[in-house]
Amino acid sequence: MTIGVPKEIKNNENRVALTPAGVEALVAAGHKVFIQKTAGEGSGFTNNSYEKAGATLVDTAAEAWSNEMVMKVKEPIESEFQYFRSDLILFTYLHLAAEPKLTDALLASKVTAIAYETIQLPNGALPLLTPMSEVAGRMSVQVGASYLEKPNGGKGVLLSGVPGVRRAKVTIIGGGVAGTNAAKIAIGLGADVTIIDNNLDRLRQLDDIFGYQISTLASNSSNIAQAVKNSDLVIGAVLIPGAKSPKLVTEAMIATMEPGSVIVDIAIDQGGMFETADHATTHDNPVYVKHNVLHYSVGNMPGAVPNTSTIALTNATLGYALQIANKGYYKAFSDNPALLKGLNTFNGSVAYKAVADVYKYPFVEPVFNN
Ligand SMILES: NC(=O)C1=CN([C@@H]2O[C@H](COP(=O)(O)OP(=O)(O)OC[C@H]3O[C@@H](n4cnc5c(N)ncnc54)[C@H](O)[C@@H]3O)[C@@H](O)[C@H]2O)C=CC1
Ligand SMILES: CC(=O)C(=O)O
Repeated sequence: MTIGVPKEIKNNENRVALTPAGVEALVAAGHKVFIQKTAGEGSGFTNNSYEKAGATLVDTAAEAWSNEMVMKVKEPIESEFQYFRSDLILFTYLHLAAEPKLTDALLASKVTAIAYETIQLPNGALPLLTPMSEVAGRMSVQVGASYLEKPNGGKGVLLSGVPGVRRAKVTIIGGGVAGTNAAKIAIGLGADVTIIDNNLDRLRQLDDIFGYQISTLASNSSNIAQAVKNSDLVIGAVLIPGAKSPKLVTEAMIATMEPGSVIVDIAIDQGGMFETADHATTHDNPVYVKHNVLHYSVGNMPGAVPNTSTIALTNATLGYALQIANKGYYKAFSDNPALLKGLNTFNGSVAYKAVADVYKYPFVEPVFNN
């Protein structure tokens, strides 16, 4: 199979879909990989390192997009829709529940679009979302701590406090991968951490992992309202796979927070879970203020640490890319139900139920028999 890797063009997106090591594995399996020149530079990978790994460098995005499968990091933006075609396999993050124009463009051009974030193992794990949720979860506390500083607009609170002065209160809503990684860092920095989740078994696991270093609360609007009101930093990390995030934190709740408090809406890529965080921001201009509360809602947080993120992403995607390239998508889907869960659009139809439900489009269940 021929595989193209265009340079990412979203604001401050410095990740790339394959490391040179990933290229080497695909080339060793007999595939041809075409990397757009400088695509890896932001992540610390030179053109030369890709050539050494066996890739062919191409000058333009159009050349990278002209291959049988295109691997990307971020969901395509409008200027990339021109490259869609019916015989294209697109393998990337898509977040279609929050991307109506992209959904329509993929359907109109009949692209076989496989979303990293909805590939799902039988135990419910999302193996291609996990590494970026680990990164975003860890980053959320770093950025939250930074925006709590007075020169950055915050209330001037140090997460750990000092002897004689209270620690900052950090509430994490959604105790999955991103939430757990946020908790690790927040605990490490000495904050007073509460995790809210609607899955009581998950809260039991978190209690076993962190013991008395955290408080846990069942997710309901009364607990969320109380915790939000008393928090210095609130991190949103809820997910219902493929679906739009539920707006669990209302504007009225945000209005009860002290001025200079901070929210970090990690879940913004699925539409966001704070009523007041109504749009994704960029690394150029990551924060805005509503009700005197700083809102950080960057949709590609891992793009700020591209070296770490690109390696972590390729670690997770490569095995699936090899399955698609070695077998062709039909056999790869029929052999691996986890990969099939990643299929979001196929032959002009929505192939993922939660996405079809958002837009009230017909859901056509994909069937690939051996
Ligand atoms: N902004 C960014 O750059 C990035 C965003 N993300 C996003 O972060 C979000 C979280 O991802 P993961 O941690 O991997 O998901 P996950 O599936 O591991 O965890 C989600 C958690 O939310 C909980 N949950 C669901 N409904 C809830 C409710 N009503 N109340 C409380 N908890 C509820 C689930 O029980 C689960 O524990 C996703 O939207 C993901 O796309 C991930 C990486 C980067
Ligand atoms: C998960 C995702 O969309 C990202 O890492 O940017």
